[in-house]
Amino acid sequence: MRVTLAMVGAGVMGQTLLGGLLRAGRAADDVLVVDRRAGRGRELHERFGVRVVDDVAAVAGARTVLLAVKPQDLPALLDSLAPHLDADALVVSLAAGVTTAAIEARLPAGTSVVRVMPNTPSLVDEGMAALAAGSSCADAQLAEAEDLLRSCGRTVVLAEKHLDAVTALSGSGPAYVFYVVEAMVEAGVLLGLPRATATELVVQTVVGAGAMLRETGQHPTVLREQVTSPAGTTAAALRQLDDSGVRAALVSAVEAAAARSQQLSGG
Ligand SMILES: NC(=O)C1=CN([C@@H]2O[C@H](COP(=O)(O)OP(=O)(O)OC[C@H]3O[C@@H](n4cnc5c(N)ncnc54)[C@H](O)[C@@H]3O)[C@@H](O)[C@H]2O)C=CC1
Ligand SMILES: O=C(O)[C@@H]1CCC=N1
Repeated sequence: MRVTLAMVGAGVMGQTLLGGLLRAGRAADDVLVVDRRAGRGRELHERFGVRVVDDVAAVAGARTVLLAVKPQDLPALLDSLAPHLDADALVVSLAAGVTTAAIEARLPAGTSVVRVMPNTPSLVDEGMAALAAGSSCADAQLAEAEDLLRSCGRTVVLAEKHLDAVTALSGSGPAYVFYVVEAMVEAGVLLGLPRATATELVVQTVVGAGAMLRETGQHPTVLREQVTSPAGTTAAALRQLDDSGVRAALVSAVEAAAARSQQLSGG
């Protein structure tokens, strides 16, 4: 049976996007999932009602082919996919660091490719995805890819040279936030709060601060200053963060992620 969308790789990110697409109204029988892991098929079929196969040849006829495998697995996948792609198929890759040029080089000449960097908050329709078009991708196909990602969050279209920075900021970014949350919860426990209470306090603080940033549109410095009373508790905490070089560490962390994204493009 021909489908509009085929997804190859249904791990963390693939499943997240699949859920978003179905919540946004895409029919389950219009999506084909390919995953090589034994057992994954039944699990996804039971959860989402989609057809899951393990042979990539099944993508033949699909209008859009979404690739959600690890960057290291992409070259071999592209080689096995190439003979089965329709001439006018759109290939959308989520792989960190892998350029559209590297993808195009393994596919039939003229294949439309879009590179996307999504993130895991797509699970709750709060995703942030950046898209970059390959050399043969028409505007309408880029718009189609954007529609796909918009089903579970916001999108931005950028020049491809920015995608390593995007990967380091919004792609990996949720992990930095979770890391900070973990540390704050441990601090609360250290100060004697029950773990569940500490977790509730920190999670709502992060959600509230995020909502303030978005809804007020104010600069984070302004919002931080509103919390920081002269000679108060926040000033005491912020001095510790500065003394420990947390700001510089965050900049270095983002730089390291961008450098790793660039390395991955080497295959
Ligand atoms: N996890 C994240 O936060 C984000 C991940 N990404 C990108 O998304 C891609 C997928 O990442 P995850 O979902 O975290 O990985 P994952 O390891 O959870 O899932 C990959 C899936 O692909 C399947 N697979 C691998 N090769 C295959 C093949 N040849 N045919 C069929 N299935 C195959 C595996 O069985 C697995 O289920 C990566 O390229 C990553 O860079 C992008 C943004 C965020
Ligand atoms: O850690 C990674 O390589 C992937 C890409 C961005 C988020 N996760």
